[in-house]
Formats: sequence, C-alpha cells, structure tokens
Amino acid sequence: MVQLRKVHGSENHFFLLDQTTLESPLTDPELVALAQQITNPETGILDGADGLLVVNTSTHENALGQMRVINADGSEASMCGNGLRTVARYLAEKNHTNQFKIETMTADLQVSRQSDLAAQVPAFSVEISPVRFQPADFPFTNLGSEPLIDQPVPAFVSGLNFTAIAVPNPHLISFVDEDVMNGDDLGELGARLNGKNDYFPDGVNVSFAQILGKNQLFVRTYERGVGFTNACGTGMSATSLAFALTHPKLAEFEHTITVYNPGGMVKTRLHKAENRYWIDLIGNATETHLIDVDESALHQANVMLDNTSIETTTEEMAYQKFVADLPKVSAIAVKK
Ligand SMILES: N[C@@H](CCC[C@H](N)C(=O)O)C(=O)O
Repeated sequence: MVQLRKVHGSENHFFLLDQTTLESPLTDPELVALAQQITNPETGILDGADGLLVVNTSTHENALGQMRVINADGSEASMCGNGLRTVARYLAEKNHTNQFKIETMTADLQVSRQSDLAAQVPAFSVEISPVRFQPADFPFTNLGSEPLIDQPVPAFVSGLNFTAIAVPNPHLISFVDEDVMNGDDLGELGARLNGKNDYFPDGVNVSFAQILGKNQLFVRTYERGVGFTNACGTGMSATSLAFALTHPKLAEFEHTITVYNPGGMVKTRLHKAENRYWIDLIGNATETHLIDVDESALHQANVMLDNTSIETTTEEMAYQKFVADLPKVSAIAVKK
C-alpha cells in the first residue's frame, strides 16, 4: 500500500503523489493516465481535482525535492503556485525543516513555513519566478512583437485591456468591473484561447481582476488544462504584478497585497531588483484526505472508492471557518 494525499491551496484541489515512496515510479504516460482518471469527478474519487502534483527526488544539490504538475487534461504545467505550497508543506513535514528549495520545471524555488492563517490552517510562502514578458516566452502570436502590457485587444473582449505575464507558466490578465467579473466573458475567452486559436498556440491561463482598494484585489481564473478553478496561485501572483505595473498608485512593491479569490484569500509580495521581478505567494496548504491505495492501481490509472481506504482530516472544517471569517467580497460560488 502507498499513500496519496488530497490537498488544496485556496480550494484549488490536487492529488499529491510522492513517487519516492513507490517500488517503481510511474512512467510519464502512466502519470498522464492517472491524472486524467483521478481528477475527473466522474471516474475519480473525492469529486476529482484540478491536477496531480508529483513529488520526485531532485538531482539538484540545493533542492529538497522536485515537483511536477499534471493538469486535469493530462498536459504538464511548468509551475503551480497553490500546488507548490502544498508540496512545500509535505516536504517540510517529511524532512522536519521549514525553509528550503524545491525544483520545478524551470527553476529551484525558495519556500518557507509561515504562521498559521488560523487554527489548523497551515501556511507557506513560495517564490514565483522567473517572470517573463516576451511573446516567445508564452508563446503568443498575432499580438505584435513587443510585450503585451495594458493593451486593448478587441479580438479578445472589446473594451478591455490585457496584460500577458509568464511566471513562467502563461497568464493573460484584465482588470474589470463587477458586471464583467460576473458575466460570461471570462469563461468564453478562457475556452476560446485554450482551444485551437490564432493567439496562444499552447493555451493560456486567463484571469479577470477587480480592484477592491489599495493593495487589494479579487481574482478569478480560467485555467489552461482545467477550466474554471477556485483559485490559481501563479494567476494571482502574475495579476498582482500586473496591478503594480498598470496601477502604480494602487499597488506597491515590497508591500503585502491581499488577493481574494472564490476559494479564499492569499497574500502576495512583489519584488524587483536589477531588472528581475519575483513574487512571494503566501497562503494555506491544506491536507483534506489521506488515501491508501495499492501501487498497482496507480500504474493502471484505476483509483476507485472500492480499492482505496480514505481518511478525512479535520483541516477542511478549519479552513472553512477561516474563509467564513473573511470579509465578503464576491458572490462567486466555490466550485465543488
Ligand atoms: N493552479 C495552478 C496553475 C496550474 C497550471 C496551469 N493550469 C497551467 O497550465 O499553466 C496555480 O496555482 O498556479
């Protein structure tokens, strides 16, 4: 028997698999098949999830482990901010240490344990980096050869301005009013730019943000490879940077920015040095279920209720209490 975990950051849900505990690690096609099976609410368990987080041994001298991110549709993402917090917690508890680096596809990223957000709501800070703007980094096409910062793109949604930031997974961001936030544009644009399209051949995570006040945002994201999520950590980080670049009087570097989302709230902190940007993303790292399963079921992508034994932790109740105590900033419902 091996143990899978169901985890979330701001209700962005994942299954977490530590491949170092397996007799034989899953091959890439097996990981894709497992992600597609277990995250699907119809074929998986526990209402599915937004992705599969895979923990491997790192070959990098200064990293405690490696995280890979497989989206619900089986595509692999270069980064996942909410997921990295939960992997940071997992590795911190496994190795009895609170500050270390984790290898991701593009960079070894600094993580650290923070004060709990509330009783039984552990929190971690993760580095979001590298930050890129060039069209080739996404890639995007037919939008000019320069970075896209606060530009109208009528072909996307007329009347809105867009900013594209890769951290390093790709994000497209627009600041909108409450009516647009609650309307259909985000879902339509997200679906369009993640199907066959003339602008983002590899797809893009699309976020709409409402400015609530100085250093305060509400962000909602349509994720590449997933669809609507309760929260996207890299999306909220990229949107915080877009906020400072497009509204410098309202968003400050080296200050805490509070970012509400349909699944709760995170904090971000923007940094800039020698033409390099990076962002700290701070938020919950919640473990909701411990799932015992035979290793063969993982290899066969066949994790079902009848071949698992599931323990539910008390952390979701604590997280829900934390969310209930937050100021009410949106009527957008949490996706179950
Ligand atoms: N939910 C994540 C982002 C996951 C990857 C994304 N879907 C992509 O394909 O880039 C986060 O919290 O950052």
